[in-house]
Amino acid sequence: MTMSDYLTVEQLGIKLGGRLLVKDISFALPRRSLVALVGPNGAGKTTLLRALAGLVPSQGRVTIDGKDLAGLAVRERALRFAYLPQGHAVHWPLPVRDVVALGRYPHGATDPQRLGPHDAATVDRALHEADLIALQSRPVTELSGGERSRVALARALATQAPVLLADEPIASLDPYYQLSVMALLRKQADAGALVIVVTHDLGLAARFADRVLILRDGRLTNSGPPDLALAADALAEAFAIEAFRGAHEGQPVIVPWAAR
Ligand SMILES: Nc1ncnc2c1ncn2[C@@H]1O[C@H](COP(=O)(O)OP(=O)(O)OP(=O)(O)O)[C@@H](O)[C@H]1O
Repeated sequence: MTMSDYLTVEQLGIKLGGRLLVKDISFALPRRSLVALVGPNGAGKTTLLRALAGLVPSQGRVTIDGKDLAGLAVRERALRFAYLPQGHAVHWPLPVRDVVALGRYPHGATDPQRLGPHDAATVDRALHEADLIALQSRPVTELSGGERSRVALARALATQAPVLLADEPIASLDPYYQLSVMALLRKQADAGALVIVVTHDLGLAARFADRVLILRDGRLTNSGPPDLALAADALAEAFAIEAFRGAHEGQPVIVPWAAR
């Protein structure tokens, strides 16, 4: 751990339904960074993110900005962690803008219809960043899956939390929006956030992340810059795949090629 680390996790364990799903995980991450959390299906990525958001109980210690997470009130947590769940669904026909305004809830803006000027401006910015201005009055239930994913992202952005936990935010997006959303997450990181993004897209992880964490069977097996963490032997061990590796514009290119 260094002075610049903002989120620290020490010997984290998560037991649910009598099973130890996440085991003895430790890491320390600074702000101003984009971290890709990857690993096979069922490895525990969502469970780990949910524990960081305080949504499932865990053993071990998590600190944020030097404060023990366990000692933080729910609202304090909600101000520090924006959580974008996997397959986020809203079942009520609320206008897109109102759903995004829910991101201001931890700041005390409990009525999306009566936002103060700062909250309204923040919601506008999040709508703009997620390319939703044209859709802002539409009922969210009438949007496509990809459009709804962007609404969920905008809601998380509207919280303006220092840590953004995003669970597969690009899974249902077309290539244009996959790249746009990863670039937007990169921009959040460059502006000072710690962004942890769960993804199965190793190519985009390599292209955009500062650091990659590989989770396998509930354990952290690799952690480091993308070209090292996603080295050929790591991909073989964690995913049982071979990948094409190259470089473009000075960045690593990884294309999963064959199941072994
Ligand atoms: N509430 C729960 N009770 C018991 N087991 C659970 C619970 N939630 C998840 N699991 C199990 O924990 C394991 C890890 O699940 P998790 O959703 O964290 O994996 P993941 O790495 O996000 O997978 P995927 O890539 O498929 O989304 C799975 O075997 C899952 O069945």
